[in-house]
Amino acid sequence: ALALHPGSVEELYELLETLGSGHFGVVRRCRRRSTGVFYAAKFVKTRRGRGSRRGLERAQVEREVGILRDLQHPNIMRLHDLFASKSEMVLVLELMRGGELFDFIAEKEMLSEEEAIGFLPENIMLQDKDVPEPQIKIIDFGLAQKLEDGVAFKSLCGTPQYIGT
Ligand SMILES: Nc1ncnc2c1ncn2[C@@H]1O[C@H](COP(=O)(O)OP(=O)(O)OP(=O)(O)O)[C@@H](O)[C@H]1O
Repeated sequence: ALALHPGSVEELYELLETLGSGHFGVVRRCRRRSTGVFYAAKFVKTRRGRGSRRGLERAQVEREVGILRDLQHPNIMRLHDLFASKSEMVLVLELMRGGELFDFIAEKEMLSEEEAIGFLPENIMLQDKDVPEPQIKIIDFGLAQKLEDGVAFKSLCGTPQYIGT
């Protein structure tokens, strides 16, 4: 099981440049001080109180993290470490060096950009750059649901633009 570290992320990792940003925070390259290995640190702002508008509900972040923590698959980005303070959670993730699948395919000029936008998921990244067949990994579980054996799952879920009528 992955333990939540009591200290700050900077005690164990050197924080480097920003790799990207999402709706709720930034992702920075980082280096584990003890080993020199590089990772991606994802900072997610969490809501302080019921009234506050900024940040994500803590429980929602914990749900996403819990799902990621239980998954070990060559095509799923690994979660290596986890830190939490009152106002944010920091996920230390496997570093994806190859950029997004979207850009990789767009550069190939095999699909028009419009076609690509129509059906390409944004949450898939390439592990390496400049290799002929890079490994792809799923990086986001914000909408994921955990199914239990023998329990029927009934729910409407997904990104609104992608739900059919
Ligand atoms: N493991 C990683 N390695 C390298 N870059 C990453 C990694 N994870 C995320 N990034 C970069 O950071 C950006 C934001 O990450 P992510 O999509 O996980 O954030 P988010 O807040 O969940 O965004 P959104 O909710 O908008 O999808 C990505 O588009 C990507 O460029």
